[in-house]
Amino acid sequence: MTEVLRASNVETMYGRVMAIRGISLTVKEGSVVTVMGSNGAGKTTILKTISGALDPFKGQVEFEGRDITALDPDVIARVGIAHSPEGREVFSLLSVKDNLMMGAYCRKDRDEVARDLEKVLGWFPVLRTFLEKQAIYLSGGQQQMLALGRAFMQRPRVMLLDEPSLGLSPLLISEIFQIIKRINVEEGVTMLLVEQNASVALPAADFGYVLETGRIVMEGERDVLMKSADIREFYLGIKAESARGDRRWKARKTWR
Ligand SMILES: Nc1ncnc2c1ncn2[C@@H]1O[C@H](COP(=O)(O)OP(=O)(O)OP(=O)(O)O)[C@@H](O)[C@H]1O
Repeated sequence: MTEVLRASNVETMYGRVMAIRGISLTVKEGSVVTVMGSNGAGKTTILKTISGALDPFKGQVEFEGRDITALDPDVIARVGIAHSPEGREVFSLLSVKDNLMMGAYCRKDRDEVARDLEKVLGWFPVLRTFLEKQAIYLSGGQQQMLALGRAFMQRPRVMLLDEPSLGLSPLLISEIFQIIKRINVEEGVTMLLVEQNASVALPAADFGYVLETGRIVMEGERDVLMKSADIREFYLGIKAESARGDRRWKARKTWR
């Protein structure tokens, strides 16, 4: 698999606060890569730095071998990267249909756009019932579907997904992750998915990174990470039987 996205030694600051510190990651074409980390670890900052919403203080972002570091967000969108933001960030006063069409604003292939709209409404039938209604009337889960659908309408090569599971019920999370996997497999869209919820993100991914206070502290293929005792205990919540007894978890972490 060829590499489609690469971040090398990226550091991004908010004023004097360094939110991510020397982040390097690669995403292979056709894969789903997840960055897992707790609240405030820097997940959103990584995605915003890739999509051009934030300029890094240091480091480089490459898309298909082209340096896209600190280009304007609309240029990065046009090269083929779509950002589905956290908190859904839909245009609440626009209709559901207009929100979806905003995703396709720089496309000229009208017939394909119409077909893609049908595809999105097929994946998320509930959106069809609200098509002409303002997005403000959607529930959190429906807004998340709309944000994903809007990102797909851009017909990107890579989708950046910011916590699609946030605030959703287990049933909705499972529905949304099934669609994410379909977009990946059936539409060939590469995914970079950041999540606090490792138990949904890791099984859906091919490769994972663990982020702690702005640094990557662990990385590996999904199956390797799923077997890691630390990942199982601290991210997947599966408690291992320990002959050493209940020592404090920080003392037993092995990824630092
Ligand atoms: N606009 C901002 N100004 C100052 N500091 C910020 C700003 N946005 C984020 N930060 C800080 O940068 C760090 C990383 O934040 P970021 O939002 O990337 O984390 P996250 O892993 O996405 O967290 P969450 O899961 O809560 O969204 C945090 O310490 C946060 O407080």
